[in-house]
Amino acid sequence: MSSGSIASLSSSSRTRLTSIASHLSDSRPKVVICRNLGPAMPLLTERKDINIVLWPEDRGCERAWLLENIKGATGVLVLLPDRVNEELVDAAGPNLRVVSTMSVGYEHIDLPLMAKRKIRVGYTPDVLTEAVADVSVMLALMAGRNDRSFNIVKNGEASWSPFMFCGPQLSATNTSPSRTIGFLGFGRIAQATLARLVPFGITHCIYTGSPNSRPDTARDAALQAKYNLKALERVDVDRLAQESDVLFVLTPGGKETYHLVDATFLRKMKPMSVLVNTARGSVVDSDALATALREKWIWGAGLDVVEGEPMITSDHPLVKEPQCVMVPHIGSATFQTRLDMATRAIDNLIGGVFGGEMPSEL
Ligand SMILES: O=CC(=O)O
Repeated sequence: MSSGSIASLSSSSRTRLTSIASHLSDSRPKVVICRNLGPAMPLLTERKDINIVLWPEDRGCERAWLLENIKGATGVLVLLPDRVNEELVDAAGPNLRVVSTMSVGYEHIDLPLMAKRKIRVGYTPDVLTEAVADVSVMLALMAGRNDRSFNIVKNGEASWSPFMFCGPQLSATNTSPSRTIGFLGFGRIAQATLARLVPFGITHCIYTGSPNSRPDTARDAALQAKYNLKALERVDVDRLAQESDVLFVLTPGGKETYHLVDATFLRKMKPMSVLVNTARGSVVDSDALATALREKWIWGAGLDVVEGEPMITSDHPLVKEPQCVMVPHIGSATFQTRLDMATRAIDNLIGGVFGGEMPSEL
């Protein structure tokens, strides 16, 4: 095409053509980054050996943009909303060697497909364990009060009476013995949450493990001794529902755990119990939870995640429940943790692109 005919094109077509031309002439591996990673970006932009294509806006990456720009890429760095499936992998073509997600969860990635196509997958475990455990405890404490009490001062409507906004107590005292803490899923974040609860006088803990995992009696004995627990027991889902005073949902999302906490489960819980979800919205049936709160099957809920997030509107059944505390998926939202996650995701990406070591490979 002559320069005259290029000049006659619209400016968006010119930009696109220029970008296509520069990619064609660039022999460096192309990497697509689905979100600006802020202070971690120099780890990418200061490298001379990669050709970076970055989603230019500060909002979730549009699918159409991703499908167009992933063509010929060697690596892609994604976030939870970016589905990595056959459509994406086909759009990328045969060069794709690595998918790196800036998350510990990976249910948005079709792992069997990745294995079939020999595409390596990186994720970010460990670095967010402590931050998410912090928020798990925060939500357990908040859900034991009343969501309305958290805004009333700023709304200029504060009032007080002896039993107003009261709820069940987390700490053990002389008059209130240890409550039983339950974990649906007993991985790194659950264990870090348990560690934080020991100073609250918690001595009884039950949990369910993944059906495919074997009981780890040596680990449990070590934890029981370390935290001076009277009980630490792996139980079935029914017992977990029936016996937990505070139940933490800390299991991965995906088909196997979809709506594990449903109406049947919630019906079995104690009326003064509290449910905390800092894992995945899909594990808890939102409608059933709203009914459980409304009909007082359980006392309260603290949610960092909810089905359908982030598009939760003010008419959502859980938003309307005064015993439901909701925060917008901020479990890992500390500067340090998010920087560590972004750094790990970049290191995984670069390792995979150049066929080297990936610090956290699935
Ligand atoms: O939810 C957060 C994550 O998976 O990192």
